[in-house]
Amino acid sequence: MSVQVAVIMGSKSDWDTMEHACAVLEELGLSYEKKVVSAHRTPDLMFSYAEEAAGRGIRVIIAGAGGAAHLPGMVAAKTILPVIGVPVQSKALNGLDSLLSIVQMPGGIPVATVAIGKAGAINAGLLAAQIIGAFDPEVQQRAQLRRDAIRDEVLESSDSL
Ligand SMILES: Nc1c(C(=O)O)ncn1[C@@H]1O[C@H](COP(=O)(O)O)[C@@H](O)[C@H]1O
Repeated sequence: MSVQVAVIMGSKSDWDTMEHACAVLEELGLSYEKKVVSAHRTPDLMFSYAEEAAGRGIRVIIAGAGGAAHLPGMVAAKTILPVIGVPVQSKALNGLDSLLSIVQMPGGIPVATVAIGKAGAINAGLLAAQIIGAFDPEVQQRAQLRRDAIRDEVLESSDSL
């Protein structure tokens, strides 16, 4: 199966967060690749990666970065694929810097920004699955089953109060 989702991150140090997006993709049976790509440190790679992604058959890009988190927005500027931005929790400012760097895109170049950190990374994986699932009933069904399981867990937790 060709790669459906690209999970990229500004540094290997983002992996503790981004692994949660990958875990969801695995759980839902989506093929993905993971890679360190940085708008700041490897700008030429970032440009070529973003430019070539659609032609390689990738459907969605999940991009995580922390601090001056320009990676998601710059990748979005160079591809027509949907880009989901994950703000990695930074040490100095707890990820507020990452969030604001990713979420405030200028009109015309969207990045779907999720919450800071692990919960955001999980939602990024789910959102990627739901985007692909809109055109793939099997993926949609798996995403629905996962959601049903969450609902059941909440109902059980309420019963056991
Ligand atoms: N925000 C970016 C970009 C980018 O936006 O291109 N490249 C690296 N970084 C971020 O720098 C932080 C510290 O990186 P190091 O741990 O490597 O010093 C990471 O959270 C990374 O995402």
